[in-house]
Amino acid sequence: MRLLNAENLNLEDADVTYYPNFFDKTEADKYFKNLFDEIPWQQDDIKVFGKTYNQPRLTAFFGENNQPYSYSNITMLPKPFEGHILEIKNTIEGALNTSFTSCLANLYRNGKDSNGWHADNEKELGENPIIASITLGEERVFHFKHKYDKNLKKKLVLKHGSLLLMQGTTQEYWLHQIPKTSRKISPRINLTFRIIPQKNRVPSNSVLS
Ligand SMILES: O=C(O)CCC(=O)C(=O)O
Ligand SMILES: [Fe+2]
Repeated sequence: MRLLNAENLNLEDADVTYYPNFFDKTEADKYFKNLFDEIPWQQDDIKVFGKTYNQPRLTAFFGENNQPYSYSNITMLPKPFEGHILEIKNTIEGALNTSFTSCLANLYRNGKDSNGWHADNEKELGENPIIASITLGEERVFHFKHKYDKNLKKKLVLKHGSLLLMQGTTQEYWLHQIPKTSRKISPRINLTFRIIPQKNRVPSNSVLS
């Protein structure tokens, strides 16, 4: 049911599938309202060419292990999964038959909030990372562009309750962004579930000397 109406974006050098109806309206409304109030949203700074700015959105980071997550000079320590975010994690894991360790949550307060061109290719995520990205609240346009072939790009509107699944070589060959918009719009919550393997775990077949 949740994976109904799946759309494979058929991007070259990538594996991206969009599930518009992952959560029905009742579920999505409930999760938006509760997460908006419950998550301790934080304002981080970003440094661009030595100057410091407020990041143009609020964020929070959840993790199953104590592995911090670093990107753009920001290191985030995980909060535990509980309540609604845990419920969502369990639902996604059941539907995709995949276990996630971490979730980076973004709150786009209005059209001035955005997320610039990037790939989620931090080394903590390993090769060919799988990223399951949920939209709650206001729809926003999501852009893809190929890193090497300027002719390859794609736009799609991410709907309330939808899931965008990026895997395979998507992060190696493509960038994505949420651009600003001058439309007068309401807030949007985005949840990106990721797998960050625990460091320093001794493999079971290793020989300790
Ligand atoms: O808000 C979105 O849909 C994208 C978020 C994103 O790309 C990220 O957090 O890495
Ligand atoms: Fe991203």
